[in-house]
Amino acid sequence: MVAIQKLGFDEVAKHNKSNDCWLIISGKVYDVTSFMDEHPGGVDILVASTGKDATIAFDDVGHKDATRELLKQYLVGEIDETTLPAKTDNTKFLIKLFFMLLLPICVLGLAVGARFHVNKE
Ligand code: HEM
Repeated sequence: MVAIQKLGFDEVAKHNKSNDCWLIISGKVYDVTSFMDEHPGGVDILVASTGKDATIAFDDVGHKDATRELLKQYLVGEIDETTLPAKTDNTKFLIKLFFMLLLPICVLGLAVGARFHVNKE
């Protein structure tokens, strides 16, 4: 079996033109330069999908299963995941926000509760 080469994000991101277009999809890197003019979705959308992880964009379009097969012939390597720019993790942000709001509410609740307790005595 031939080992598949690992490519760094910066190297892959350089191929960002209609005559030199590499895409990152599901951890793999594809050189789709020769396919550009045939793409039913157009050239511009492919160029706009360079320099980033295009997995979600590719999946969102609902490409057919046969298209995934088509991809194989354009494979040039796999992306070194450690070189990918960090994505903003929405879940982590929401958890943080939740606790940031929850904490003052708890403190306020305790303060009101303590006051109520003191007044009763
Ligand atoms: C390696 C990359 C890609 C290949 C080989 C490819 C190939 C294809 C093929 C064969 C079709 C028609 C059949 C189908 O829907 O599955 C298609 C349609 C389409 N593709 Fe891609 N695609 C690629 C990447 C992308 C990306 C990254 C986007 C968008 C961000 C995109 C957007 C679209 C759109 C919008 C259509 C629908 C066009 C229409 O029906 O009017 N494609 N693509």
